[in-house]
Amino acid sequence: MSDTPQTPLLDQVDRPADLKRFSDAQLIQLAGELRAETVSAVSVTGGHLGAGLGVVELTVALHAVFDAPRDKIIWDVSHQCYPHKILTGRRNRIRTLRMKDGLSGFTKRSESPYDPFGAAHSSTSISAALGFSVARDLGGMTPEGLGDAIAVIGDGAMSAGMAFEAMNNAGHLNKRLIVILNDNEMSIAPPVGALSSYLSRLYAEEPFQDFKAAAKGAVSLLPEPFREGAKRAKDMLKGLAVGGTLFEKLGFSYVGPIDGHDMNQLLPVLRTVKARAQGPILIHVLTKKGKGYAPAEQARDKGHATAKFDVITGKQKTTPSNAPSYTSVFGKTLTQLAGQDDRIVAVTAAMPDGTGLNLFAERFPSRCFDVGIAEQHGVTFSAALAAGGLRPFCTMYSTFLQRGYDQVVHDVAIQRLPVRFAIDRAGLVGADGATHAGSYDIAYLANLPGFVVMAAADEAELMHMVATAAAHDDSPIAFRYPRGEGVGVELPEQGEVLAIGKGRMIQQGKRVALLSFGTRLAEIQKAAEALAARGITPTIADARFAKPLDRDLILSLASDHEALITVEEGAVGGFGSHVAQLLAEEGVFDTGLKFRSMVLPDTFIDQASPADMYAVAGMNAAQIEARVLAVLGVATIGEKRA
Ligand SMILES: Cc1ncc(C[n+]2csc(CCOP(=O)(O)OP(=O)(O)O)c2C)c(N)n1
Ligand SMILES: CC(=O)[C@@H](O)[C@H](O)COP(=O)(O)O
Ligand SMILES: [Mg+2]
Repeated sequence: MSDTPQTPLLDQVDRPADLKRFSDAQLIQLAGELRAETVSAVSVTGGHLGAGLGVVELTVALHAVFDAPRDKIIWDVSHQCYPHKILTGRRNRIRTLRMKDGLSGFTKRSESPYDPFGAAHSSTSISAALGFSVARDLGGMTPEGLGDAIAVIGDGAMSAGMAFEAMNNAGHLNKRLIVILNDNEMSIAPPVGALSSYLSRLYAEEPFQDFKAAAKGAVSLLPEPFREGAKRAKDMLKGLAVGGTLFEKLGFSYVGPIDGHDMNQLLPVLRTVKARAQGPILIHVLTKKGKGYAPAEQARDKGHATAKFDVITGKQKTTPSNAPSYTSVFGKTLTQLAGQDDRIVAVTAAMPDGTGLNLFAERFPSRCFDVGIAEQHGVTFSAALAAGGLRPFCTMYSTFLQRGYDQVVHDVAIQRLPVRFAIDRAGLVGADGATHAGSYDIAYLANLPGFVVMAAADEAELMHMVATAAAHDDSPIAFRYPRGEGVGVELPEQGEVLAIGKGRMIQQGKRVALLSFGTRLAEIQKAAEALAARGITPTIADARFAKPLDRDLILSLASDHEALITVEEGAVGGFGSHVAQLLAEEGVFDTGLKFRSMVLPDTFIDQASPADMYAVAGMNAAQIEARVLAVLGVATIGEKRA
């Protein structure tokens, strides 16, 4: 052996084509280096670690065998894409992941030609890959060419209806399409559901790959190392009736399961599939989430998401919080109420920890339902729970509830069923960026007849809203609250039931009224302090409800002030629009009221800290102050009139 230190192979990779020069042994070495680089990068940025570590070998193998960007590698959810980013020309920016002006934590078309399809919500990859396959076969083209389409989808993501809709269609169209099922027996939490049990059974019966391929007479599809075993299996299978996997029933050829950390299995299988696949084929790959980094492997969530951390110890660098998170306040309040009312049940779509329902589930396991990544089903299921006399809390992130919108309209609202929607991650969420922003729920719920829509201004208000929702049996009701910690207000023993459609006055002032809906209230109060220094004392009110509106409050604010400004953490079409509609209907604009509505801008805001994202949106304290000054015509140097 030479003593000269060798240049790491990773330093020789600018783009995936560079991998073609490496031997299989070198690819194995490269995978080791890629894993270390991924850990190092995430240690300084924080982010999704475990999923990426689990697909290091798969990422290397895919890029070594296929020809991206001509071939389209589509990562489902794409929280596992960091190793892919490192190999596709973005290593020099990998330590900017999820930061302002940095790399997105997900695949993004505008970021790289190696990201043919953006994602972040789950279970879209097979549909996308099928679309590329059909486009290819119908003569479509992309600037990079158009070859194979490969979807890499996790066992969690595979549980969603959309994945099955896509497989159903793919089996029918029978186009050449490659789906890699990355089965690590984990979602964010341990996966639940019949599909998960089915997948476990699939590989409990080793050597399954031999039996299935043999049963289908597909021995020749298998790479050399498997053929002998397959032949033996075929002999053994003589006379046995083999039903085929679910995937085969849907029209896919099935290969697997194979060890997704063994390049000596991955490379030959992928090469064979590339050379020979004709219709849709599913390769079942077994991996370990967090693979190769002990702190991730040992973590309860297998390192799904992490703060910055020390690489040696794995210890995360979190800042101590001054207040409880909204999520935990919700979880505790609901658990407390459920102790007093056994009709309360809770539904989560694969996010028990993220929504705080883990607390509820510990105490009331039989009343908490993790439906898997299945928001549509979760909503309709909740509707029927309500119809059956229970008090369901359908608990979802604002952004993921979007997927269940037709169910919200058709199954809940039209039937006026009292589903309680607990909507977490309302507003701008930070590092996950535009895909995860909870921007639209106010608009998409408040326009539904009969819906009650609330937003908590602080964590005590959230407690009141949970109690209000629990007590409300007349119609659907929703309350929203943001990601992260509360403002640190004192918490009551119990939430109190609020009067539906009634806001509250925070501060009586003059000339201008600021009407808040949600947690911008704290920024409004900061703005008011700055305004006080200029001799302006605004009136401040917390609307609490976007629907029904507090008409009396709003009309009196309008008649008693020169200007009225609404502020909300949501896109246009929400609270401010409803207030404007009321003012218009009541002829208030004819009286000369200056009305302004501060909403999220008509643009998708990239990842940054929530404060930076709200600065881009123009909704931080200084910007609220500037808006007040402008509407009152108080000249300040360098500021535009509102
Ligand atoms: C529609 C939707 N619902 C929920 C989520 C939140 N989410 C992100 S990753 C994930 C688990 C995915 O599990 P799996 O596909 O098995 O990937 P793994 O992390 O195990 O690699 C969930 C629930 C999401 N991104 N999209
Ligand atoms: C990839 C994904 O969708 C989730 O992991 C999400 O990033 C979780 O967000 P929170 O950190 O806000 O729970
Ligand atoms: Mg998984």
